[in-house]
Amino acid sequence: MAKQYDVLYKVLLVGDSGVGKTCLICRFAEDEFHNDHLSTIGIDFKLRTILSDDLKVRIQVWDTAGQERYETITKQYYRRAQGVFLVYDITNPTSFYNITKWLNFTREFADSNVSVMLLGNKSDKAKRRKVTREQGIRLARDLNIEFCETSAKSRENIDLAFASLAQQITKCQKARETVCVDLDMYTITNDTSQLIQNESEGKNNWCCVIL
Ligand SMILES: Nc1nc2c(ncn2[C@@H]2O[C@H](COP(=O)(O)OP(=O)(O)OP(=O)(O)O)[C@@H](O)[C@H]2O)c(=O)[nH]1
Repeated sequence: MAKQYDVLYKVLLVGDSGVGKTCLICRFAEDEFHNDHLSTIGIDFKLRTILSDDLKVRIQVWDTAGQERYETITKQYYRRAQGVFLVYDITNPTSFYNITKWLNFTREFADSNVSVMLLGNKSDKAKRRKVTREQGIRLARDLNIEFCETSAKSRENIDLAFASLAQQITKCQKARETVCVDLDMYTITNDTSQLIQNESEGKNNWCCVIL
Protein backbone atom coordinates (compact mmCIF):
# COMPACT_ATOMS: atom_id res chain seq x y z
CA MET A 1 0.00 0.00 0.00
CA ALA A 2 1.33 3.47 -0.90
CA LYS A 3 2.48 5.59 2.01
CA GLN A 4 -0.17 8.14 2.85
CA TYR A 5 2.26 10.87 3.82
CA ASP A 6 5.91 11.87 3.36
CA VAL A 7 6.65 13.34 6.77
CA LEU A 8 5.03 13.46 10.18
CA TYR A 9 5.23 16.67 12.21
CA LYS A 10 4.18 16.89 15.82
CA VAL A 11 2.71 20.24 16.74
CA LEU A 12 1.73 21.42 20.22
CA LEU A 13 -0.75 24.17 21.14
CA VAL A 14 -0.12 25.94 24.42
CA GLY A 15 -1.69 28.97 26.09
CA ASP A 16 -4.00 29.93 28.94
CA SER A 17 -7.21 28.04 29.63
CA GLY A 18 -10.08 29.19 27.40
CA VAL A 19 -8.04 30.86 24.61
CA GLY A 20 -9.45 28.33 22.13
CA LYS A 21 -6.74 25.65 21.68
CA THR A 22 -9.21 22.75 21.46
CA CYS A 23 -11.44 24.70 19.06
CA LEU A 24 -8.49 25.57 16.80
CA ILE A 25 -7.58 21.88 16.59
CA CYS A 26 -11.18 20.78 15.98
CA ARG A 27 -11.53 23.37 13.21
CA PHE A 28 -8.23 22.35 11.60
CA ALA A 29 -8.68 18.56 11.87
CA GLU A 30 -12.45 18.13 11.58
CA ASP A 31 -13.79 21.48 10.38
CA GLU A 32 -16.00 21.68 13.45
CA PHE A 33 -16.63 24.36 16.06
CA HIS A 34 -18.07 23.92 19.55
CA ASN A 35 -19.52 26.80 21.53
CA ASP A 36 -19.04 25.17 24.91
CA HIS A 37 -15.82 25.25 26.94
CA LEU A 38 -14.96 21.84 28.32
CA SER A 39 -11.51 22.26 29.86
CA THR A 40 -8.99 19.83 28.41
CA ILE A 41 -7.83 17.33 30.99
CA GLY A 42 -4.22 16.34 30.46
CA ILE A 43 -3.42 15.94 26.76
CA ASP A 44 -5.01 14.74 23.50
CA PHE A 45 -4.20 14.78 19.78
CA LYS A 46 -5.84 14.90 16.33
CA LEU A 47 -4.44 14.32 12.83
CA ARG A 48 -4.72 15.91 9.40
CA THR A 49 -2.59 15.61 6.28
CA ILE A 50 -1.86 18.73 4.22
CA LEU A 51 0.16 19.39 1.10
CA SER A 52 3.10 21.70 1.77
CA ASP A 53 5.81 22.43 -0.81
CA ASP A 54 4.96 19.20 -2.70
CA LEU A 55 5.28 17.20 0.51
CA LYS A 56 2.40 15.29 2.04
CA VAL A 57 2.71 16.43 5.63
CA ARG A 58 0.86 14.50 8.29
CA ILE A 59 0.29 16.90 11.18
CA GLN A 60 -0.27 15.39 14.59
CA VAL A 61 -1.70 18.24 16.66
CA TRP A 62 -1.44 17.92 20.40
CA ASP A 63 -3.95 19.74 22.58
CA THR A 64 -2.75 20.70 26.05
CA ALA A 65 -4.62 21.81 29.12
CA GLY A 66 -4.20 25.50 29.87
CA GLN A 67 -4.94 25.06 33.56
CA GLU A 68 -1.93 25.28 35.86
CA ARG A 69 -2.69 22.03 37.64
CA TYR A 70 -1.87 20.10 34.43
CA GLU A 71 1.44 21.85 33.72
CA THR A 72 3.55 18.94 34.95
CA ILE A 73 1.92 16.61 32.40
CA THR A 74 2.04 19.17 29.59
CA LYS A 75 5.74 19.88 30.07
CA GLN A 76 6.58 16.30 29.13
CA TYR A 77 5.15 16.81 25.62
CA TYR A 78 7.25 19.78 24.54
CA ARG A 79 10.32 17.72 23.70
CA ARG A 80 8.33 15.57 21.23
CA ALA A 81 7.16 18.60 19.24
CA GLN A 82 8.73 20.02 16.10
CA GLY A 83 6.33 22.97 16.19
CA VAL A 84 4.60 24.97 18.93
CA PHE A 85 1.73 27.46 18.63
CA LEU A 86 1.64 30.00 21.46
CA VAL A 87 -2.03 30.99 21.66
CA TYR A 88 -3.72 33.97 23.31
CA ASP A 89 -7.26 35.35 23.12
CA ILE A 90 -7.54 38.86 21.64
CA THR A 91 -10.33 39.66 24.14
CA ASN A 92 -8.23 38.57 27.14
CA PRO A 93 -5.12 40.71 27.93
CA THR A 94 -3.96 38.33 30.69
CA SER A 95 -3.67 35.52 28.14
CA PHE A 96 -1.53 37.88 26.02
CA TYR A 97 0.79 38.81 28.91
CA ASN A 98 1.13 35.12 29.80
CA ILE A 99 2.60 34.33 26.37
CA THR A 100 6.03 35.00 27.89
CA LYS A 101 5.40 32.21 30.39
CA TRP A 102 4.43 29.76 27.62
CA LEU A 103 7.45 30.80 25.57
CA ASN A 104 9.72 30.22 28.56
CA PHE A 105 8.29 26.70 28.97
CA THR A 106 8.92 26.11 25.26
CA ARG A 107 12.51 27.30 25.57
CA GLU A 108 13.07 25.18 28.64
CA PHE A 109 11.37 21.94 27.64
CA ALA A 110 11.27 21.76 23.82
CA ASP A 111 14.04 20.84 21.42
CA SER A 112 16.22 23.85 20.56
CA ASN A 113 15.24 23.50 16.86
CA VAL A 114 11.51 23.81 17.53
CA SER A 115 9.55 26.16 15.23
CA VAL A 116 7.31 28.58 17.11
CA MET A 117 4.38 30.73 15.98
CA LEU A 118 2.20 33.23 17.89
CA LEU A 119 -1.59 33.09 17.38
CA GLY A 120 -4.08 35.75 18.49
CA ASN A 121 -7.33 33.75 18.48
CA LYS A 122 -11.04 34.82 18.46
CA SER A 123 -10.48 37.49 15.80
CA ASP A 124 -14.23 37.30 15.04
CA LYS A 125 -14.93 39.05 18.37
CA ALA A 126 -13.95 42.46 17.02
CA LYS A 127 -16.20 44.44 19.38
CA ARG A 128 -14.72 42.82 22.49
CA ARG A 129 -11.12 43.11 21.36
CA LYS A 130 -8.66 44.19 24.12
CA VAL A 131 -5.34 43.29 22.47
CA THR A 132 -4.66 45.19 19.27
CA ARG A 133 -3.27 43.55 16.16
CA GLU A 134 -0.27 45.89 16.44
CA GLN A 135 0.50 44.57 19.95
CA GLY A 136 0.52 41.04 18.55
CA ILE A 137 2.77 42.04 15.66
CA ARG A 138 5.15 43.87 18.03
CA LEU A 139 5.42 40.94 20.44
CA ALA A 140 6.06 38.49 17.58
CA ARG A 141 8.72 40.82 16.19
CA ASP A 142 10.41 41.10 19.61
CA LEU A 143 10.39 37.32 19.96
CA ASN A 144 11.44 36.84 16.32
CA ILE A 145 8.60 34.46 15.56
CA GLU A 146 5.75 34.45 13.04
CA PHE A 147 2.32 35.75 13.95
CA CYS A 148 -1.25 35.71 12.76
CA GLU A 149 -4.71 36.31 14.13
CA THR A 150 -7.12 33.41 13.82
CA SER A 151 -10.73 32.53 14.46
CA ALA A 152 -11.69 28.94 15.14
CA LYS A 153 -15.28 30.14 14.81
CA SER A 154 -15.11 31.88 11.42
CA ARG A 155 -12.17 29.73 10.13
CA GLU A 156 -10.05 32.87 9.54
CA ASN A 157 -6.38 31.95 8.94
CA ILE A 158 -6.63 28.45 10.45
CA ASP A 159 -5.27 26.60 7.41
CA LEU A 160 -2.81 29.40 6.76
CA ALA A 161 -1.37 29.19 10.29
CA PHE A 162 -0.84 25.43 10.12
CA ALA A 163 0.60 25.63 6.58
CA SER A 164 2.98 28.36 7.68
CA LEU A 165 4.22 26.41 10.72
CA ALA A 166 4.63 23.25 8.58
CA GLN A 167 6.75 25.25 6.12
CA GLN A 168 8.90 26.57 8.95
CA ILE A 169 9.44 23.05 10.28
CA THR A 170 10.40 21.77 6.81
CA LYS A 171 12.90 24.63 6.43
CA CYS A 172 14.34 23.91 9.85
CA GLN A 173 14.68 20.17 9.09
CA LYS A 174 16.45 20.93 5.79
CA ALA A 175 18.83 23.31 7.56
CA ARG A 176 19.65 20.57 10.09
CA GLU A 177 20.31 18.06 7.29
CA THR A 178 22.64 20.58 5.63
CA VAL A 179 24.55 21.03 8.88
CA CYS A 180 24.90 17.24 9.21
CA VAL A 181 26.17 16.92 5.62
CA ASP A 182 28.63 19.77 6.24
CA LEU A 183 29.83 18.07 9.39
CA ASP A 184 30.43 14.82 7.49
CA MET A 185 32.79 16.68 5.17
CA TYR A 186 35.20 17.45 7.98
CA THR A 187 37.21 15.27 10.24
CA ILE A 188 36.02 16.56 13.53
CA THR A 189 37.97 16.51 16.71
CA ASN A 190 36.96 18.11 19.95
CA ASP A 191 39.37 20.99 19.57
CA THR A 192 38.58 21.83 15.92
CA SER A 193 34.83 22.05 16.00
CA GLN A 194 32.42 23.93 18.12
CA LEU A 195 28.69 24.24 18.20
CA ILE A 196 27.41 27.69 18.95
CA GLN A 197 23.96 29.14 19.16
CA ASN A 198 22.99 31.48 16.38
CA GLU A 199 22.14 34.42 18.59
CA SER A 200 22.52 36.98 15.86
CA GLU A 201 19.19 35.81 14.48
CA GLY A 202 17.74 35.68 17.96
CA LYS A 203 16.36 32.20 17.26
CA ASN A 204 16.96 28.91 18.93
CA ASN A 205 18.39 27.25 15.85
CA TRP A 206 21.88 25.87 16.26
CA CYS A 207 24.56 26.34 13.70
CA CYS A 208 27.91 24.72 13.39
CA VAL A 209 31.14 26.65 13.19
CA ILE A 210 34.28 24.84 12.17
CA LEU A 211 37.28 26.65 13.62
N1 LIG B 1 -15.96 33.60 19.28
C1 LIG B 1 -15.03 32.65 19.36
N2 LIG B 1 -15.05 31.80 20.39
C2 LIG B 1 -14.07 30.85 20.44
C3 LIG B 1 -13.06 30.75 19.45
N3 LIG B 1 -12.25 29.72 19.79
C4 LIG B 1 -12.74 29.22 20.93
N4 LIG B 1 -13.84 29.88 21.32
C5 LIG B 1 -14.64 29.63 22.53
O1 LIG B 1 -13.80 29.79 23.68
C6 LIG B 1 -14.12 28.83 24.68
C7 LIG B 1 -12.88 28.04 25.06
O2 LIG B 1 -12.43 27.29 23.95
P1 LIG B 1 -11.52 25.97 24.12
O3 LIG B 1 -11.08 25.57 22.77
O4 LIG B 1 -12.24 24.95 24.92
O5 LIG B 1 -10.31 26.58 24.99
P2 LIG B 1 -8.93 25.87 25.45
O6 LIG B 1 -7.83 26.84 25.20
O7 LIG B 1 -8.80 24.54 24.78
O8 LIG B 1 -9.16 25.70 27.02
P3 LIG B 1 -8.47 24.63 28.04
O9 LIG B 1 -8.77 23.25 27.52
O10 LIG B 1 -9.15 24.91 29.37
O11 LIG B 1 -7.01 24.94 28.08
C8 LIG B 1 -15.26 27.97 24.10
O12 LIG B 1 -16.48 28.46 24.61
C9 LIG B 1 -15.19 28.20 22.60
O13 LIG B 1 -16.42 28.07 21.94
C10 LIG B 1 -13.06 31.69 18.37
O14 LIG B 1 -12.22 31.71 17.47
N5 LIG B 1 -14.08 32.62 18.38
